[in-house]
Amino acid sequence: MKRLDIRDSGFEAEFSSLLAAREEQGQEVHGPVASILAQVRKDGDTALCALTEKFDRLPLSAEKLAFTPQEVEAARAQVSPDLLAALDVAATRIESFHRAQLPEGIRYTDDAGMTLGMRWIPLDAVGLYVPGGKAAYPSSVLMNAIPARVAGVERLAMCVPTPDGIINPLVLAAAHRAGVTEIYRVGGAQAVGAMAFGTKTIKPVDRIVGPGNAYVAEAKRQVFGHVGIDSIAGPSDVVVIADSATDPRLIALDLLAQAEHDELAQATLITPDAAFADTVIAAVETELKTLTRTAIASASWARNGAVLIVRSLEEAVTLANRLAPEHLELMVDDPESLFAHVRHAGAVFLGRYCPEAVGDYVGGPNHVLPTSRTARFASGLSVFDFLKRTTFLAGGPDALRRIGPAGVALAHAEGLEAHALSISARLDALAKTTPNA
Ligand SMILES: NC(=O)c1ccc[n+]([C@@H]2O[C@H](COP(=O)([O-])OP(=O)(O)OC[C@H]3O[C@@H](n4cnc5c(N)ncnc54)[C@H](O)[C@@H]3O)[C@@H](O)[C@H]2O)c1
Ligand SMILES: N[C@H](CO)Cc1c[nH]c[nH+]1
Ligand SMILES: [Zn+2]
Repeated sequence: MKRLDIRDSGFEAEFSSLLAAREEQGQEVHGPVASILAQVRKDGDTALCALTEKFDRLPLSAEKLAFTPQEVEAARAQVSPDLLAALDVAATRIESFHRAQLPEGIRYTDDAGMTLGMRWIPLDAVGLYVPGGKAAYPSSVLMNAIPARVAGVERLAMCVPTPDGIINPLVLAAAHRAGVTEIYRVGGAQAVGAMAFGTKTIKPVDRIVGPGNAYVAEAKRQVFGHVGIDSIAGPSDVVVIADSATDPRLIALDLLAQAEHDELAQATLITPDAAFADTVIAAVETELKTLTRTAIASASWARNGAVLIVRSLEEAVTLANRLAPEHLELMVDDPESLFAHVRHAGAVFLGRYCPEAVGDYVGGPNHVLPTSRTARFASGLSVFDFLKRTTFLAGGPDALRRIGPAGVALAHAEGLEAHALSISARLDALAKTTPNA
């Protein structure tokens, strides 16, 4: 863990190395991922089975790649009614937030007489990656699948790793709740490769979405162009801005809620109060002793944890914008006034009673968010990831007479004779048939 004070002379250099470390996550897996993708592309199901045995310790044949409806039903039957009810609370809230996102198309007739517009059309087939190496993520099933369903995507194919052949039944119950019926027990880069290139069993999709570890994030990066992807949602990160009026234990728990995801996860506190910073650091050490996932959380905190002491809350926001975190918590008296200055964050949590973990499960907005500082240019998963835009233009003779000549002039200027003729030949025909009409 790094404890840095902005008043110290070495701060800027240390902070720059923090920024660089965030972007470097996963770069070292570029080669192994390229090789896995090449194997899947060449050997299809055979490669999938071999790689699943290698990385998830699950011997598999092609016939067993997909979960059967009976397996899904049996898993659902194992889940307690209370847990199914909690899943339903989450699913209902996620659905209503994403339904509110559905955009209207555009259609209008302009003063030249042209009707112009834009239609939103759902993608045909989408691949949903649900992580499952170090933890099971039923919540990520809902976050992936519900927006896709709301957008109107017809085919949803879901891949989830089952380390040692074990699947958390709630993952399959969540898939059932979200209406996903095509589910494969494959994870990592090989799952991304299968959904991108297709195999005998897994038909290719048009876009792959969802979070995952460094291998998954890198695989999505490498198949981009062949298929679409949402954003890079790799190892999680959080920045918490807190003042000394906040309970230090709660801040420690918020930091650890991110650290327990992955050794590569990053948790950062920014505060104007040095004594408070030290109390939080002590609270993190205390809480680490009691967590079930101590090994992962300790490694993340030791390797990537950071506590930054600043002169003011405004300065805290400036640093947070430079970090462009996946999650930003504003644990202060007046979060709205700070929020006004936030420019780069995947999702922002305002107020002491709105921790990031609420957003992970039951808030409503998506928890699949841009990591590794990509919040500078990317956004969290939404219905827009499952829709595309088609523009349209409709016009008759009058409109062509009004705007055609400018098009002809520009086509000549570009030296594109057929373009010019395509318009001018129509103008000539109009002049002959309906002179001055
Ligand atoms: N940003 C988000 O929205 C979000 C949401 C949930 C989880 N997450 C992140 O997702 C990640 C989940 O990671 P996970 O590991 O638990 O599950 P995962 O499903 O992402 O990865 C497991 C797979 O990684 C592959 N793998 C592991 N070691 C490998 C190796 N040495 N070589 C090649 N492939 C290997 C295996 O194929 C395995 O099936 C965490 O980093 C967590 O922070 C992010
Ligand atoms: N914090 C993760 C990335 O947004 C999402 C998650 C799922 N379950 C728990 N947390
Ligand atoms: Zn989380």
